[in-house]
Amino acid sequence: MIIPDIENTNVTSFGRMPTPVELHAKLPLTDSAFATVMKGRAALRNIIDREDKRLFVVVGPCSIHDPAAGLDYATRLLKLQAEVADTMLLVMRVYFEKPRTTTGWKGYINDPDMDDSFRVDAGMEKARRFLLDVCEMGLPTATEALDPISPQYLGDLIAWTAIGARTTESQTHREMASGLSTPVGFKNGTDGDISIAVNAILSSAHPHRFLGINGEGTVSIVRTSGNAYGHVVLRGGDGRPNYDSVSVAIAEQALQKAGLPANLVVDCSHANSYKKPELQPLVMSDVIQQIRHGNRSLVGVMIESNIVGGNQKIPLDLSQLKYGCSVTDGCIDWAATETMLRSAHQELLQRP
Ligand SMILES: O=C[C@H](O)[C@H](O)COP(=O)(O)O
Ligand SMILES: C=C(OP(=O)(O)O)C(=O)O
Repeated sequence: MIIPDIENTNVTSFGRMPTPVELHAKLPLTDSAFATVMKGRAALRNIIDREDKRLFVVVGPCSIHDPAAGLDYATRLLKLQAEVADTMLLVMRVYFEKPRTTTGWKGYINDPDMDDSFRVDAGMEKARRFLLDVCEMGLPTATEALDPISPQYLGDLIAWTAIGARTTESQTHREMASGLSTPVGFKNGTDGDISIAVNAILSSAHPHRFLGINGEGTVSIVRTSGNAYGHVVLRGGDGRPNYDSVSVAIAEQALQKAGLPANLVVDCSHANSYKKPELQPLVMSDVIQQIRHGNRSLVGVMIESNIVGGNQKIPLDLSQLKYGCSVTDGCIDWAATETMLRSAHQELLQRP
């Protein structure tokens, strides 16, 4: 018996999505991309384990919306990596999924054409193509895992994962993180609360059982073994930064109290720079000074950077889009990025 209007009453349709296996067959992992991902993940684990003294730097656009500009950015970053390789591991921010405070463009996977056509299938394919291109160049990638199904499509091309400020407290995201193949940075909450990130590390280090899909797209009971490489990302909150040495010491104490190793990443953007992208170099410089004065808990930083600084609204006529400029949060431009990373490199050469 079919009872009308009792379920899915607010769902307008279901569209078929290719399975992860189908997309992998179309865009298979290549040998060079495999090598980049494995090397990137190993270097990140070594940094977190203090077997590699370098700082990891997750740097790149707030979001990817134009793959040509994204690859242009990756080419520049790769060149800079060669210059600073003694002191820093550069990992490109390749963010396709944007968590919104209320509404807005939710990223390249959700709406690749930026015209509310929401061609999620095309978006996923374009995202995988872009990640493959970046990895084949030899640059490891970092992303925010927002949709719990996406890692089945893209996870083999990612070296570092963030769980965002809006989802660190979510059980679904902690379960997902427990099965991810990369180190995972949990942001503090938008209100500045770091305890949710500490709890997320504890939760995701444990095995979980939850609903998900497998590569064939079959709804599955996913069983995970737990992720041993969770760490905190300090992003400031409630309008206040938390990258200063006192906030860092408070975060170290919270981790110690929870029996966790003191591994911290500072996001130079968001509330740490009052959402003023041009202040990011000041945050970075403070972090570098803390390290030079002997801090051992700061293992990484995050920077929102693009070819052109600032940001732009998505225009109705997409031909009016400014090349290499963010359509989400504001970024520092490429020249400022180079200056910032070169100066950090010089300072870090003199760390104790
Ligand atoms: O970094 C990205 C944004 O800060 C985040 O997605 C929230 O954006 P919104 O507040 O503009 O929605
Ligand atoms: C959304 C982001 O950050 P947060 O979760 O810290 O707001 C981001 O880095 O794109």
